[in-house]
Amino acid sequence: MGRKFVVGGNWKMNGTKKQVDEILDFLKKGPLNADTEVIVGVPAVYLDYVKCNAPPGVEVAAQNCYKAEKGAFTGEISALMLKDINVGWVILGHSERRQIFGETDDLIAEKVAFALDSGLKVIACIGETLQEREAGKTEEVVFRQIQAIANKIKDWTNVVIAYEPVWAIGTGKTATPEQAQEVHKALRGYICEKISPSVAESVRIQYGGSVTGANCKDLGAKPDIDGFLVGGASLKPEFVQIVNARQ
Ligand SMILES: O=C(CO)COP(=O)(O)O
Repeated sequence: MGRKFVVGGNWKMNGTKKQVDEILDFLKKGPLNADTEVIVGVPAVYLDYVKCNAPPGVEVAAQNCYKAEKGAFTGEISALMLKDINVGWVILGHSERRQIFGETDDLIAEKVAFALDSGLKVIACIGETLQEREAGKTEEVVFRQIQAIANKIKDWTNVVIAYEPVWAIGTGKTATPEQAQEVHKALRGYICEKISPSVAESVRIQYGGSVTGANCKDLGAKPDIDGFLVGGASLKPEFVQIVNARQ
């Protein structure tokens, strides 16, 4: 299996300059497994600072960007601006963007397509709510979310998918390795059938939702889990352990 393990830290709307420096300190201290790709998702105001001060090998992602180059979109940032400060990645479609800010499957797919066309790499997030899971709709929901993106893009080389069940985000309620593996495997099956077998083989699917130093090894041992997208624990030194989950 040739997929490189990829661990992202999504800081969300957290951090002061002091905290950012503390995070950079533990990233510098590491040691971080050189076989794992590490990406930190930073609030927009700190992107330039973190880009300039992150240790070698730690890549930087924005947590959102709009689907236009520039213009009258007050409060938004563009892919071009991210490129301008050498930020290479963007997280799109996070469940908090979907739920709190009303982003739809279609808007997210347009953003993914625009970011890729602009030369950014994308972590595209999908995942079901508790209500959807309890109604037996997990696969239906994540397939729909993936298909919306597939309708708008052709090349998946620069896309990482993050499966983040909404009920596991920030709740301390992690999906079991078996639950996560089941969805990751189903996603790969769907991609194989509806997109292509080679994309199914090569695309990396991260798990996100209450990943910690304590549970990362068991999750990371599953064959279809290619890394993590970490919220709360990415603000703490424990993040180093998560980066090193698969040795
Ligand atoms: O939303 C997440 C990462 O994008 C997960 O957040 P937590 O790790 O805090 O549950």
